[in-house]
Amino acid sequence: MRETTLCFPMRERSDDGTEVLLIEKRRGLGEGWYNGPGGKLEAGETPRECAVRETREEVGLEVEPGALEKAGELTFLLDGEAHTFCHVYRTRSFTGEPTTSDEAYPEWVAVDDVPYEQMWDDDHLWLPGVLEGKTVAGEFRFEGGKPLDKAEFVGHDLEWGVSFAAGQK
Ligand SMILES: Nc1ncnc2c1[nH]c(=O)n2[C@H]1C[C@H](O)[C@@H](COP(=O)(O)OP(=O)(O)OP(=O)(O)O)O1
Repeated sequence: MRETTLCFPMRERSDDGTEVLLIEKRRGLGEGWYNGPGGKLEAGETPRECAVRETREEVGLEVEPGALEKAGELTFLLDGEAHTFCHVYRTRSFTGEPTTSDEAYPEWVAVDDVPYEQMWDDDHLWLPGVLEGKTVAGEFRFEGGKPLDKAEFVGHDLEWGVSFAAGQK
């Protein structure tokens, strides 16, 4: 099973609204869809280190590992088998300005205007709560064979208010 991360940088707008930094993926799994910066863990890397690296590589923001707030653990199943385990983080503490990379076009989006119709089919089930500050553990079932982003989303289970202990991955 692949171990991956997603990171959602957030900021307050001057008019009191909140924005989240999304990427439009330019290649790989979920190409053409919006998501947070993220990707697969490299050898010897912790999930936090992966989230920091992927955020730097994909959008050019610098985040301290300790500034990442663990918000979710998501398991994606394909045809009954675990395919991807994803650690989800949010943060309001980062430096730099988002820049386009080979992998991603970054875009600040109002949390009320997240384009769920241009995202993975499961995202509208868990991302709104994560952007509200909740924690979640979820299992999402896909069927139809590889690749995962061409398979059909068929079911899910969610548990909110999960405790991710301080210092945990
Ligand atoms: N179903 C669903 N909803 C939301 N997000 C995701 C999924 N499935 C997923 O795989 N993901 C996330 C998890 C990861 O952050 C990305 C895909 O990562 P990865 O396959 O590593 O992306 P690539 O761009 O191909 O590879 P890297 O080189 O960036 O590691 O989507």
